[in-house]
Amino acid sequence: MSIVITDLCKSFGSTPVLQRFTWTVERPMVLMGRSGCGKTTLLRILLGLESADSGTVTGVETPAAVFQEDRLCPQLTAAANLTLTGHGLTPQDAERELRTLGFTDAELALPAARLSGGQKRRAALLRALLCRDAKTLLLDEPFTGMDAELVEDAVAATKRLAGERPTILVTHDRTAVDLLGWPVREV
Ligand SMILES: Nc1ncnc2c1ncn2[C@@H]1O[C@H](COP(=O)(O)OP(=O)(O)OP(=O)(O)O)[C@@H](O)[C@H]1O
Repeated sequence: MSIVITDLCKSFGSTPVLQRFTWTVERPMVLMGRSGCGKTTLLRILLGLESADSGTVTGVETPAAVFQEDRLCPQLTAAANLTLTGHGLTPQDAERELRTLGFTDAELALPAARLSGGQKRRAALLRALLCRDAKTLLLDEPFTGMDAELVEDAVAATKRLAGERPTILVTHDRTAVDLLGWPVREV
């Protein structure tokens, strides 16, 4: 199964953002491009959150996403956020994965509302990656707010858990791109 994007066009008012954008994503890939070139807009169209003006998209079945915003349930712990969407994921497994991305006992006990920006981002990334039922992954700037060491751990978790699923990962982080080793598409 692949994500197949054909001749996608999107304008906001008179400003074209995507112009006949065509891309087939058969496995994990990185999407890069200057700020404002339409990367988030593309992912939002793939998720059905925005409509395209023309063109077609197929193959985005049961996606899991890291949105531009973290979208965690603020009153739940990070692990509870993960088990909410990860079918069959035990709280113990969720906590073990969070620990691999640096979560301490104290942080595991906090509601998401009280986590730092980088901690929320790590939880949002693991939530998407641990949706085993998801057939495709759409990850918008998943490493935001992480220092170099954490990016290394987050990249390792991303490679391990994404597997061979068709994945679009948007990032500006060249170090992360080098560590991922995934093919890069420039918009
Ligand atoms: N709902 C909207 N209404 C009007 N303009 C919008 C809307 N959403 C996005 N845009 C514009 O479309 C362009 C592309 O935005 P988008 O967020 O897709 O860029 P991006 O490549 O993800 O940027 P960045 O790398 O900075 O996150 C920008 O100029 C933005 O201002």
